[in-house]
Amino acid sequence: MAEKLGGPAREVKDLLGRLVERVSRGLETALGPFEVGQDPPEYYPGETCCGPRCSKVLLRPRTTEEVSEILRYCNQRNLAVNPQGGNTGLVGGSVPVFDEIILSTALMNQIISLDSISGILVCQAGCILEKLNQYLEERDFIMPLDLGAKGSCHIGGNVATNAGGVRLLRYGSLRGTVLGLEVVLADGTLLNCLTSLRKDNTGYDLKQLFIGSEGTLGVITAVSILCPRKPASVKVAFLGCETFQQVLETFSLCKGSLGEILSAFEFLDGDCMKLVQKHLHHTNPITESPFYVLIETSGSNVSHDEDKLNHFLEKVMALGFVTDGTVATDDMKIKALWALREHITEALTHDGYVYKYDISLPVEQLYQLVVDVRARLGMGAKNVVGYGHLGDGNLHLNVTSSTFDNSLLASIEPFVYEWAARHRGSISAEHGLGLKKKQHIHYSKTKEAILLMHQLKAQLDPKGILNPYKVLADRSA
Ligand SMILES: O=C(O)CC[C@@H](O)C(=O)O
Ligand SMILES: [Zn+2]
Repeated sequence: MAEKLGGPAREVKDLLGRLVERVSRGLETALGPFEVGQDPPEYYPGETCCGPRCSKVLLRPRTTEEVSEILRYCNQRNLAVNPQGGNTGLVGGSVPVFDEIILSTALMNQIISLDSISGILVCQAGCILEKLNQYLEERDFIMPLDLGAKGSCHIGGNVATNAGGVRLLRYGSLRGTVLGLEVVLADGTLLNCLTSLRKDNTGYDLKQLFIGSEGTLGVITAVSILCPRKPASVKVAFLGCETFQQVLETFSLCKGSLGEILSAFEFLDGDCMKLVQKHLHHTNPITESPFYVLIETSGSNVSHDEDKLNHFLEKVMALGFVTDGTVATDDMKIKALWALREHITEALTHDGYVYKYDISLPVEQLYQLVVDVRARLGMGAKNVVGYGHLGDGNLHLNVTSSTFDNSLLASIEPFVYEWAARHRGSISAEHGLGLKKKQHIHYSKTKEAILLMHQLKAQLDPKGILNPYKVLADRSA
């Protein structure tokens, strides 16, 4: 760990003095107090954290060279740096803990190239996911990932956190679709691994180190990513099931019947639906049910896809797995159905204080955790809900209470983590560890694996200036 972390006033002044001279070259600085532009995710009250408003310096470079210069400067002076994309993370990885210098990718938003044959897109790290998708759609491609925060999250942040989202079932994780990365290391060294090749077995695949490392090993400045063709036909079915077992049967049948055109299989429980109805005034398009599934198909032939979907729907209805349902083929209705699923996070924030868990589990056990937590908390919680990417075995378990309650938290944790570990799950499926979950890493990784992670961190960032206090717990702790 660095001798001195954070931004002591004199050092910060030096840095600013130097950087302000360079504003004409496009390097932007801002002096605190400043608005981050968006409320950061909440911390548990009482946590050792003063929040983002303690940072006095926000740097918004436009080029990789500027990022390199900033990191070289900060590394020489032991100044801690908090890399930040769209600031949409849910585990506190993108917000400073003390007075770290915020290094934002907001102005690094240029598309570098798109190969119209292979679909390989190369762009700077600060490009907003939704804007990339719009750019691609105009050229008959789409991004291989999609998530609720698409309107503000940055592709660099997506890669740094290995974000999953709702298309992972079809297009796989960023570990497969990211073909190359440009990264600036803690000491300012530029690591150019920005290749655009599907196959490259020359030595270690270094980019994988940075995917999912949450800005602790280097700052991602550019990304090369393989983008699928825009599907000619997209359909969404929104179905109701009486039991979770029926959700599983529907999933199994769906995989067999829809095959290669299946592009998403999401689920939400009845309480999620009630929350989006109550807080966001969305309308439930089907009969009230204990469970709902959202199935998306994406293919290249409208009538072929329609036949497959209709055949599947006839079967699930006939077998009694599904009690009611609706199908959307036009954009507006598709968006409205997706909103029911994508707006759950927002609805929960209106319900009170939210305790959030992002768990990977063998799919058959996915909902049992919600049942057990609900039984354990009883009246102590306002709502205990389960939803998520069922097709990926990823449950989002969220608990609400009107205000933060320490004794409720103590009933949830470590129970949830122990439960996940006992059932061979992961305590963080797609959100990362950030600040909030780092002390629980041992539930999902062995001590040898954690030791190697510390060794890699020490090798790549010996002074510990990059996103300190995140991902790995202090070794003395
Ligand atoms: O808020 C959450 O817990 C989940 C957010 C996101 O990953 C989602 O799938 O909607
Ligand atoms: Zn999710």
